[in-house]
Amino acid sequence: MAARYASIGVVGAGAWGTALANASARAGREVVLWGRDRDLVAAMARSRTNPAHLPGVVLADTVRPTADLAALAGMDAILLVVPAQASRSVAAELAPHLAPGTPVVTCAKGIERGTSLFMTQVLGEACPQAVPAILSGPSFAADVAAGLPTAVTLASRDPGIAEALAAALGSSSFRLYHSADVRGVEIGGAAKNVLAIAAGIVGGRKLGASAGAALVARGFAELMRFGKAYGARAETLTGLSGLGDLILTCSTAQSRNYALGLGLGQDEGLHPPGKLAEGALTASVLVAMAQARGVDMPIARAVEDVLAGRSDIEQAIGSLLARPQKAEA
Ligand SMILES: NC(=O)C1=CN([C@@H]2O[C@H](COP(=O)(O)OP(=O)(O)OC[C@H]3O[C@@H](n4cnc5c(N)ncnc54)[C@H](OP(=O)(O)O)[C@@H]3O)[C@@H](O)[C@H]2O)C=CC1
Ligand SMILES: O=C(CO)COP(=O)(O)O
Repeated sequence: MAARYASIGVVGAGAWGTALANASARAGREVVLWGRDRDLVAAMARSRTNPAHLPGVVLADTVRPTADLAALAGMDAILLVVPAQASRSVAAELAPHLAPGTPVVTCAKGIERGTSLFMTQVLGEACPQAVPAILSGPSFAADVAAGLPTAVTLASRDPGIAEALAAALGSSSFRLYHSADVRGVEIGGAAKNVLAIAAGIVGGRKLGASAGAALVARGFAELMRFGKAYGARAETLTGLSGLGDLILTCSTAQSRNYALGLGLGQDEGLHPPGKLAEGALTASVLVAMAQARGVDMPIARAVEDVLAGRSDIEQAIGSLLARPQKAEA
């Protein structure tokens, strides 16, 4: 019997899309990898690498790069791997090429600005005939592409689809847990990026490992409060896509969000320029959504105040430390 989801279309030939294309190929899938930049796609087909976004990684033999979205027609499932704020427009362009009921797995970590919608909600609007799902967890593209052991969560409201997709994409080095808690998975990925900027600031300011650990623990308390207010399950928030990814992204400058905070902490401004740091785009909408449900998120708010130029780093740190004493919750 043919494997379920034998063919996978990957939409977005950035670092994560390229890594996931290779991971899917390693899992035995036939893969079509779409990128919007025709020149880059031609270079990828020629060199079998992605020099723009994942240099040094060789594309698996069964990955076929294309700049034509129509090449994704008939794919058994799609991974949507463009930045969160581009997901609506790309999903809408993709929609006419999809058969009804095709699973589309968003792999972006963010919340849409302007609408305050989570990624699967955006998919539901832009691509209504698809079955939305989400993949998220502690996983740097370079690690996954290198075949280093990685574990993530794949969630769909249809548990059978989540389980079958997890089975189709998994390999000995890329382990997928399945879940029906879509909201929990998307909240963890979006919120941890904002908190990672704060962790980078702590690192850049050389506030010490103790402050770094306190930041992760109190940041996680914020993530939990937000998650509960928006319908996430606690076990998802304490799992790979919540706590797991928070720990990863708050630990190393390999994270672009942490690196952005590091630059801010060292008074270098928004550095490095041109790199996608989703947390910088999510911060304002996350804070507004927290406020709308009465959720206290002082660290996320401090990050947003710094990014918006409402306070400098010293003021932000000072205001966090000057908060009234309270019970740990
Ligand atoms: N990198 C990682 O380790 C991980 C990333 N993620 C998430 O994956 C998502 C993508 O990140 P990543 O791949 O790293 O980002 P990159 O910056 O490496 O790549 C982004 C890709 O999206 C494309 N793109 C950007 N805007 C548009 C648009 N409007 N229409 C079509 N394509 C567009 C870019 O095309 P072009 O080259 O033409 O600019 C590029 O191919 C983010 O939400 C990120 O948080 C999740 C887990 C791990
Ligand atoms: O989400 C990631 C790892 O899980 C990647 O983090 P950055 O986007 O901060 O690089």
